[in-house]
Amino acid sequence: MLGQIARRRLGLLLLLHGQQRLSNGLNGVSFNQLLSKETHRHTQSSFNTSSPISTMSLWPFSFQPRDFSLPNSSWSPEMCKAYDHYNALCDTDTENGEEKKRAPWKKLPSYNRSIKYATGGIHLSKLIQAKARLFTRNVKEQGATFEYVVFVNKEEKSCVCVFQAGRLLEGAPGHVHGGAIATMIDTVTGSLAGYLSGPIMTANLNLDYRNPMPLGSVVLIHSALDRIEGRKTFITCKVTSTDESKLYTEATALFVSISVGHLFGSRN
Ligand SMILES: CCCCCCCC/C=C\CCCCCCCC(=O)SCCNC(=O)CCNC(=O)[C@H](O)C(C)(C)COP(=O)(O)OP(=O)(O)OC[C@H]1O[C@@H](n2cnc3c(N)ncnc32)[C@H](O)[C@@H]1OP(=O)(O)O
Repeated sequence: MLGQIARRRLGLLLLLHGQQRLSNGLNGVSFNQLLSKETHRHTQSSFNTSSPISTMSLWPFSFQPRDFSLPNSSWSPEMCKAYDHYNALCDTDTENGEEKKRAPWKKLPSYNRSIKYATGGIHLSKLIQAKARLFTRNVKEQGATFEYVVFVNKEEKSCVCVFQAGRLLEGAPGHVHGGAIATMIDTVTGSLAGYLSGPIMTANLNLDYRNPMPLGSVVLIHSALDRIEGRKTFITCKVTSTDESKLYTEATALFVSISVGHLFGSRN
């Protein structure tokens, strides 16, 4: 079971890195070798952005990409406090009687494009477009748009995103645009669905906006697995204030598992 979860997680990490080599073969590197390298790399501190040289020979990326979900000077005290709260729950060995247990929380890294850092492969070369950028990470000015970090709880099959909405996300005067909120909900629920089910695309997203969200707000986006039915992964979502007293938005989302070929026009 844990192995299965770890492999699913690796599937998402490969997607997050835009790594499509599972379908192409891994250039002689076994899946388990890759898994152990990846597991090792992501058990390092969230603040440690350097990667051991020994992992780089097998890791198919040219260098360590920047993780955009680490604290920066635009983060408000409220954002930092929420980050610190969830970060403290990550990856610490907790004493449980005589046994040591790994914490169920994990911070997901976040990059500004899908595949820049991958090298080689026919499919990859088709996908590598110099100007492509991930929508939520495409503005250079820190704090102007989407500042966020996602923490996954693998045991509860849920995640929490801490999101600070920047000044360029205005919709109604002084408030966050509904499309920006939808973007974040798609991103967070999609991250969880991908973590649990591997390669997916959004098929359906339903939103209820309950209260206007002031620009500059820091909110929590809580997502949880509802159910998996065959290729369909159903996720529920709630956006609240950091003290959870105010409900901003509720959502449900359906993600459908796809083959990598789906992104290249084939429907197998
Ligand atoms: C690999 C990409 C993952 C992204 C990660 C990259 C890394 C980035 C890093 C960080 C971000 C983190 C995450 C971001 C997440 C955001 C993801 C998006 O926003 S994706 C863009 C918007 N979505 C589309 O453009 C889909 C367009 N639609 C399609 O391609 C197809 O319609 C698709 C794949 C959804 C389904 O097509 P079929 O041919 O494969 O499968 P059929 O047979 O139609 O459906 C399968 C089942 O699903 C149900 N279904 C399909 N669509 C439905 C719908 N709209 N409502 C209800 N049911 C639906 C069907 O009834 C069927 O159910 P029955 O198996 O018969 O029970």
